[in-house]
Amino acid sequence: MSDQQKDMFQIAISVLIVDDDEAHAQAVAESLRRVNCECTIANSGPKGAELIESQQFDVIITDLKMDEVDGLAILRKAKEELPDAEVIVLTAHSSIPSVVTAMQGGAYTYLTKPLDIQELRQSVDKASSRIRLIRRNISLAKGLDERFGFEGVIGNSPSMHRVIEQLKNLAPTDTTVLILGESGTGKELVARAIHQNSPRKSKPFVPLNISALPESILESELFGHEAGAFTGAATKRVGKFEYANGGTLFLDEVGEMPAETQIKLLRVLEERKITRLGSNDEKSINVRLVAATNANLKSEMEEGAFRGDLYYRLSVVTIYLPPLRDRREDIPLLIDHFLKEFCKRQGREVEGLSRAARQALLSFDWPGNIRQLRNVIEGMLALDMDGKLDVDDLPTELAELGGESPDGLIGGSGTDMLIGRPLDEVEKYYIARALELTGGKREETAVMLGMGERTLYRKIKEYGLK
Ligand SMILES: Nc1ncnc2c1ncn2[C@@H]1O[C@H](COP(=O)(O)OP(=O)(O)OP(=O)(O)O)[C@@H](O)[C@H]1O
Repeated sequence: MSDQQKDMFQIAISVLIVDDDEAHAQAVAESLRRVNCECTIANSGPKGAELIESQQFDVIITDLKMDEVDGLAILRKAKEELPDAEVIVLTAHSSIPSVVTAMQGGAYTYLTKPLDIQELRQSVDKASSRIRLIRRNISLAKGLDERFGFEGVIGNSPSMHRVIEQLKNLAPTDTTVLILGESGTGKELVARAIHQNSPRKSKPFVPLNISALPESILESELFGHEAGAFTGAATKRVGKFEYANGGTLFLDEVGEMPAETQIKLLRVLEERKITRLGSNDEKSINVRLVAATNANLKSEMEEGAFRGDLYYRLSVVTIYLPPLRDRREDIPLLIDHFLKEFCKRQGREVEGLSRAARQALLSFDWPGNIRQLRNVIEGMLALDMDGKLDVDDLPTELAELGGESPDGLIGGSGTDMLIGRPLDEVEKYYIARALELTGGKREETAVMLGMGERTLYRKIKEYGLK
């Protein structure tokens, strides 16, 4: 059996067999069931047409010559109702004109009776290869998401597991969500993932960054305006709330919203109606709001800079995205994710990262969070000449962290004080420092230091470290 045929065992294919010769249909079904096909039999044309209307099939095998509804009618029906399915026609003679008509009508291939079982299996195998590929990709992507993330939100740290759990529960609802986190921690990515997993996903996701807009333009961006509503408003404009109707509006940097606009936004959220600037007509809107901020909105509210009533409306559910330095376990996963992304985009292949470069990426503090890590990986690939990403491809502030001195110690400022000290003191210093950086996570510390976990454990005990 060919590799392709073995593949049929892994991803089941649903096949409809339309044939008024009952014994023949059974024989076809039996030989395909042995290669993991799920077979349904229709012993007449009308029954076949009815099944095509009501069920999903990947491949349809139909006899050409049948009373009432013949094979050509089944082919037409299949092309209308199940355009992704492939149709194989069976005929007693390959030369008859209806075979030509069937091929012109979009049949995948034809087989002559009596059937050769190998040929039948091969034809079904080929006809279903596209659909199996799509399924395999979907299940791979799903598997990856389930293990390490949710809709492109990658993370394997306990804090990201909590975030992903939260996302899975709240995405399908209509709840307003407030996402908190430093710049570059993935707030917009998370907002998109919420939208993508909600019943609104076929409607627009509309992002608006409040801080990027001067106060005078913000309200017209949000609510729209009529022609002549203010100087410069020559034509009418539809606002983001209207654009997002049926979908999700993502308001980034919501903490920057001026007080006047805050009142208007609150009213819209309460009444679910908007009025374009310069108009008296109210329009009903159905929008899910997701807001984000890197400010401490709660303390802004307590200080009176942000309205309390609006704060409580926005923060029905709050998601906190921790900075990358507090979830270093996610760094290796993110590195691999971005390497794959950029290699694919740039049509490149790289051997991977050297240990020293990886150590530098693991020890850096990432003030710009995941966006900065992503940019660094992109930059490293752009700089790289030899297909191996090493410290020479790192930006300067990181190269210092990865530069190995002759005795293998991590270089960088502050290390000179260790020169002349006994080696075990130096080792103790570095283990303590690495533990500090990882927040005491041993697995990650071991990776960072390039030593086995058991060795690390022994040394922690030996040096009396916590
Ligand atoms: N968990 C993650 N997994 C994969 N990619 C991520 C993750 N978090 C962020 N990113 C990527 O990092 C970049 C920055 O993310 P995003 O724009 O969502 O951050 P942000 O918090 O909205 O930033 P800002 O506050 O500056 O608007 C994007 O390219 C995003 O795809």
